[in-house]
Amino acid sequence: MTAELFPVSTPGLTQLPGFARGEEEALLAAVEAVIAMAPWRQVVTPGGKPMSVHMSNCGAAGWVSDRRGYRYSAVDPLSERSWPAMPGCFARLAARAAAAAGFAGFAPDACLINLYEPGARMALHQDRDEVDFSAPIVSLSLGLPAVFLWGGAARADKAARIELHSGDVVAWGGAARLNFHGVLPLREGVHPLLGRRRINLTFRKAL
Ligand SMILES: O=C(O)CCC(=O)C(=O)O
Ligand SMILES: [Fe+2]
Repeated sequence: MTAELFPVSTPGLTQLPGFARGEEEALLAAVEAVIAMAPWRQVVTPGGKPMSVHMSNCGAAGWVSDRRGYRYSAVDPLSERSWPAMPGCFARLAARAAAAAGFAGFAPDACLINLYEPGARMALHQDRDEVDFSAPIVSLSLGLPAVFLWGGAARADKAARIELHSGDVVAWGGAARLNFHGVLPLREGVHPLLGRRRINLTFRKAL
């Protein structure tokens, strides 16, 4: 299968299929270096339910969730130290992808790293814990394919199903910045580089 290296649009969402293909090994090595400092953890929702996705962060701010709510924190609650710095290859990729999607000058200060194993999912939600919604969200997929749900401004709006493969990037912003989105339960499979895993990097301007 060949990559389609041009943007595809679903209303409000820019898809950049294969945008990071060829960089997956370097990106994965950078993920592993972050995880060595800020290990995967399973957070609980404010309601007390553990999320099926395991998470970590890098950058000036990291997204955290616990009984007190969802928020960004400059420190990793596990280590009580700053999150690992954002690797240069992450920041460069995010800025290049944002520019390709029409959002020039994107400088993310937060990268949420999500780990999905078969069965893990992310329910429909909005990314709304950031201070400023003028910056886009840039989201990179590595490893096993997943079905991304791209909804609308209201939770009940019908969501499009978009299959995301390793190296694909999607970005949204502007009028679609607060659109609902999610990920269906990951199907069983084995990826040549990541094995039974999907890793998603979500780049944001949080502060
Ligand atoms: O894993 C994905 O593709 C989406 C992740 C996401 O929406 C989030 O972390 O807020
Ligand atoms: Fe999200």
